Amino acid sequence: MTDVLTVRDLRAGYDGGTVLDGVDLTVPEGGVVALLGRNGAGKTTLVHTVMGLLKPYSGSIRVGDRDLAGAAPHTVARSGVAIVPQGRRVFAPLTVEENLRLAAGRDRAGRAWTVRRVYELMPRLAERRGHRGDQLSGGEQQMLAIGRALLRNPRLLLLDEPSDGLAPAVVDDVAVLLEGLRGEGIAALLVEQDLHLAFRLAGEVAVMRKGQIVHRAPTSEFRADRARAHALLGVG
Ligand SMILES: Nc1ncnc2c1ncn2[C@@H]1O[C@H](COP(=O)(O)OP(=O)(O)OP(=O)(O)O)[C@@H](O)[C@H]1O
Repeated sequence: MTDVLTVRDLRAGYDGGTVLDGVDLTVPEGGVVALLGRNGAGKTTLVHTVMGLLKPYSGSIRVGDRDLAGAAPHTVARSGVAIVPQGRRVFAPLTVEENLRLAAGRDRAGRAWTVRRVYELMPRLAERRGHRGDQLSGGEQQMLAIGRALLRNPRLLLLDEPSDGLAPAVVDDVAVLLEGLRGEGIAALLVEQDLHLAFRLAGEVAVMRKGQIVHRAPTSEFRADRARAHALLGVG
């Protein structure tokens, strides 16, 4: 299978300090890889570096056949990468409809995702189309953030802790939504502390520690190896 994302020997950090210390990671076309690791391991830093929000010191980031290390976020976006940021970051003063229209730009013919299709996938958003971003529940904001990302028609989604701050029943709604995207051919790199959610959605697991990927396994294998999960993540 070909890889949509190939990261090689990536080094990055803040103000000359090192956070990513030689990251090697691939995400297969259409596959979901869960990026696990303790707080401070560098997961968000990796996602931001792939998106072009942080310039790497060295290394390569390939999306398809384009090398995007150091490219600006709009260039990365145009190559088919979309981010659902931690904390959701929807535009609070704008309505659901305005948030979606802004992300869609001009609906061009032949695009897989349109505002209408996002509403079909998430009827709750359609009901709330006139509500402002800050009038939505946490789960609705998360759905809006996912809808905005889909409107970029991505081949790779970067999801940074989609369960963060959501009640368990709402996490389940988000899981059902993301499961519904299987078969759309969208690959995902999923940063997630909620192991149940990560295991449910991802075919493979990659574990980050001190700025490096220290373990990679199919989800079924990782789940079965509780001793290793405990050693790597501090959970049972
Ligand atoms: N904007 C920033 N400026 C300086 N240092 C930062 C910045 N963002 C993160 N760091 C530092 O980089 C390291 C990695 O943080 P990062 O957020 O990437 O980890 P993480 O694995 O995503 O953790 P978490 O699960 O807590 O979000 C931490 O030591 C953090 O303090």
